[in-house]
Amino acid sequence: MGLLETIGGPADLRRLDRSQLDALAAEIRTFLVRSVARTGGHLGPNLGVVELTLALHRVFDSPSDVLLFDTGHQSYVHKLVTGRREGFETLRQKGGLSGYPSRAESPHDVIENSHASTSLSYADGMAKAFQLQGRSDRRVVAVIGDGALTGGMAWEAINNIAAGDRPVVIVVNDNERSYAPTIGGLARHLATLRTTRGYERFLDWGKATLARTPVVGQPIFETLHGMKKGIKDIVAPQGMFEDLGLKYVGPVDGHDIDALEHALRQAKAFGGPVIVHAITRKGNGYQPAESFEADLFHAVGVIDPETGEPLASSGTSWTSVFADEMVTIGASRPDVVGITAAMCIPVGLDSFARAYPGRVFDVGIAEQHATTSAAGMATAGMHPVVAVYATFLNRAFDQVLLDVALHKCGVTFVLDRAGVTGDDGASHNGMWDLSILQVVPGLRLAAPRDAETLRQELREAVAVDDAPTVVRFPKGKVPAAIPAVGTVGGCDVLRREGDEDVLIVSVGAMAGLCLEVADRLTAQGVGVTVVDPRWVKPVDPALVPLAARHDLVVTVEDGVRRGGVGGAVAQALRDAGVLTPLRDFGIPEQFLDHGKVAEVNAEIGLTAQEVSRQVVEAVAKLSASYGSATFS
Ligand SMILES: Cc1ncc(C[n+]2csc(CCOP(=O)(O)OP(=O)(O)O)c2C)c(N)n1
Ligand SMILES: CC(=O)[C@@H](O)[C@H](O)COP(=O)(O)O
Ligand SMILES: [Mg+2]
Repeated sequence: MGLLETIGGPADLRRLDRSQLDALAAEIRTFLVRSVARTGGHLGPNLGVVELTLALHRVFDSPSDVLLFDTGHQSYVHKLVTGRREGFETLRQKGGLSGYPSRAESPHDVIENSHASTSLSYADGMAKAFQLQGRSDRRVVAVIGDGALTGGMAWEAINNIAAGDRPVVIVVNDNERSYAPTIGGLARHLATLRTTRGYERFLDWGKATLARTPVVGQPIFETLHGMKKGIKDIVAPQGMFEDLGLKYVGPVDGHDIDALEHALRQAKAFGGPVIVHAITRKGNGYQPAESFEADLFHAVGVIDPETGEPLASSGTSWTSVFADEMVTIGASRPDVVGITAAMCIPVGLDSFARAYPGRVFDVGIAEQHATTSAAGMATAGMHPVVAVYATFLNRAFDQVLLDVALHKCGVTFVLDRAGVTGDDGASHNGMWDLSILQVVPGLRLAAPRDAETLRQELREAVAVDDAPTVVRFPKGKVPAAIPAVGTVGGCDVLRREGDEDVLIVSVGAMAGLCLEVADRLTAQGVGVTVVDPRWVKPVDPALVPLAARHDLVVTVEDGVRRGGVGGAVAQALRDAGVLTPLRDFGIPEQFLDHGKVAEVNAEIGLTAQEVSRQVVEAVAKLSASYGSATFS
């Protein structure tokens, strides 16, 4: 039996000696590679926090002391040592362990939200609560990556934490990157701290060691000391964090458990707000990750554990179609630039960046800044394309509304991972954009159904220079082409069969499902028209008379029903006095647990079978209530 099998909880860690801890760390790395290779997940980030997590659980007493993991993608080791080694093979599987902390799984887990930069605000809030409750014995420890530290919320929190005297321990997990190397002044400052503070520690060592050999040692030490003084004067006399009022501990080798425990105990004993600066390496200990320069295996699918090679099927992704079309557009539109929030490759802007150096801006994990800086660029004559995952635009709603749309800025937002994304759980589903963006005056929203409509609608979007435009598409492989058989207004007609009984309004990637529903309906003698509006906001006026000619309107969207496209079409019909009944299908107003996309869609009834069943039921009710004149 290995050591990992003997760890039922953090207390078991505290009885291990250094050699056992090193052995345990090695076992955990082997376990993670084997398990995540089968399930997929955030292998690189978790390989980087093995020693850090062990040290945290030895120094602090979770769950009385609260351990918060920012973004939460690096919490696998935490799960392994808090009683979840057994069952870890169910990671990110439906009904199995979440890939992020989960309160339902363990009292050791707090932040379930996978959106970055939230942990320090939680920490500030919890520390204030503990102080009010007289629980000065409870420490709050937030582990935040250097990438997440580029998010604005983190600095709002630091400003508050530094203003108080509460025992908040901020552990900066500094591996110098998000997916790619972390950008900006903060990254530069962390690098300076790594250098000078590390240098200082070296000199302290030198003072102790060399001073014991005065004849040779002293002159060497004097030389080094002179160098240090020089360096110290060049860079900040003390770190930014200390200037803000936080005690700074570090930098500490994030893979040396003794050093980590020493630093964490210092921080714990301090009793006030303190930063521990841990230097780690993403992918540490697994050569395929360490050598995969693009993102050090930040997030992998199913891979060969020996080689790290992906075992998942190939095929053209929505992202790659976007990436290629951007390069085409960029050639004739020198005003078009790309903006990414630390996800240049995942969102498909890397090809554009290579083709047009200097025209892609990585702003860090800072979607709000991405949006308003895009408004600035548009105001100054550029056409920015802000490429983010759909769910991450949620946090920039105010910026879209009042920095972009209010000023009629020509900014294009490309939302990848729209709809159910599955593996990453509730906070990653791109299910809210179709609803929250409905209320943005002047904003135009397109939902392509295949590669060709993505290319067309992207070109149409970047041609708009007086309003925000949005193009949104799902995760994964783009479907085979879905040709139109005609057009009505701006809508593509995808199917027209039999009488005008049911009009199906298909939103974006729901086209395949809608055509399958049409097949099922026509097989039962129900006449069906399927249209794809392409641009779903504003509602295409041609839909109104078309709806008036049908006996039932059905809308299908991969977004939350409340306030979605279905609601907007229903409102347009009401406003026009068209009384055709409408049934809207979409994602329920719920947080959806992780699972494969098909499993989640089946669970929420977003399948051809379920939609058909409900439509046939509605048709039967209408026929019964209006007599057979309907649906003749
Ligand atoms: C608001 C938001 N934007 C983007 C992401 C996508 N994302 C997940 S992890 C990650 C990089 C995080 O870097 P860091 O905080 O340094 O953690 P590391 O992976 O290096 O441990 C990003 C950009 C996110 N989770 N949340
Ligand atoms: C944690 C995070 O936000 C990202 O790493 C996300 O998990 C990546 O999602 P994809 O795998 O869909 O690119
Ligand atoms: Mg990082």
